[in-house]
Amino acid sequence: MNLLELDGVHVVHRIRSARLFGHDNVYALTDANLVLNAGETVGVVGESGCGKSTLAKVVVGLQQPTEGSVRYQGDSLWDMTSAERAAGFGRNVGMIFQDPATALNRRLAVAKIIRDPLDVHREGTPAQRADRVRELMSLVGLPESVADAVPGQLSGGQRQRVAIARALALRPALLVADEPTSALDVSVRAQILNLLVDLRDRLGLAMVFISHDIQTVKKMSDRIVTMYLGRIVEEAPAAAVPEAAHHPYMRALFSATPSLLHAVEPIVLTGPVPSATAPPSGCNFRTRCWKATDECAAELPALVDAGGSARHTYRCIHPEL
Ligand SMILES: Nc1ncnc2c1ncn2[C@@H]1O[C@H](COP(=O)(O)OP(=O)(O)OP(=O)(O)O)[C@@H](O)[C@H]1O
Repeated sequence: MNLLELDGVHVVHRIRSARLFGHDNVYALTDANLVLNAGETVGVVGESGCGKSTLAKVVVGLQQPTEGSVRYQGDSLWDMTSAERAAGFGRNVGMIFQDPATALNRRLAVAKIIRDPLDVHREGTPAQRADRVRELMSLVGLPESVADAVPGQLSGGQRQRVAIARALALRPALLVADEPTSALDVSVRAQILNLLVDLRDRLGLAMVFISHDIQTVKKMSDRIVTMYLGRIVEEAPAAAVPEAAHHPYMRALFSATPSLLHAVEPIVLTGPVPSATAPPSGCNFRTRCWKATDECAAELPALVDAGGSARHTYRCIHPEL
């Protein structure tokens, strides 16, 4: 059984219109399908505003889909009561946010922050919780001396270690990391990434890893999901990209990564990303695609299975081959 399965998930936000009256729909996530197995890492890439964080929030149950289903170990998340969701699913997923400075309560001591999920879920006795906090601090490389410090007294890297310890407190099976290093100094990014990889491998975690850093996503992931304007346009085995990426957008995104330049011809995208309130018809990338034809505007390209043993699908009628 799959650990997690998203089936036809849409998230639409209703916002006040820039016009004098009325509302607009923001199509943050459109028809997302995703399968995650135990121990597997799926990387998510795409430009700012393409729906990566929305996808992450759906995966951890922080965002209810407008349409579609999210199943955890076969059970539909949004058919459960909120208490069932918190007790069953809630303890099995952990999330790490981009900026630990805002994700952690500034007034609480480190030990209390890490213990909080254990308190909420009434895990063990107070002594057992204190032991678990010490264990978690050691797991993420935090010295015991910072147990009584508040986040403001820590470095950015240490704060992210606190966030990781808190996310792991309930021994989740799945960790979602949304740009976990982009708010950190370049000098500590590698340390935090290495820690995440080490913990993932040691604890056998499944992971959804979101980053603008394509080279890192390629290194960390089994599969890579590329998003454009709320849609997953391609899902490919990490080892096969960029060479075997079929969707022009995925090719373009990867071709802009200097360390991968030898692998594909550089492609420069022109024109603005259309608004998420009025995505283009058919293939929503067509307004920036150098291969677009009238056909691309007519209807959404069908999902194509690229073949091979690993899961590899894309939506394009003029794929790069
Ligand atoms: N609560 C909300 N209300 C209205 N619109 C929203 C809301 N949350 C997200 N959006 C919109 O949905 C779209 C997807 O946003 P999302 O944050 O998921 O993108 P992202 O790829 O994570 O971007 P970034 O890389 O900048 O974090 C964007 O157009 C965003 O403005």
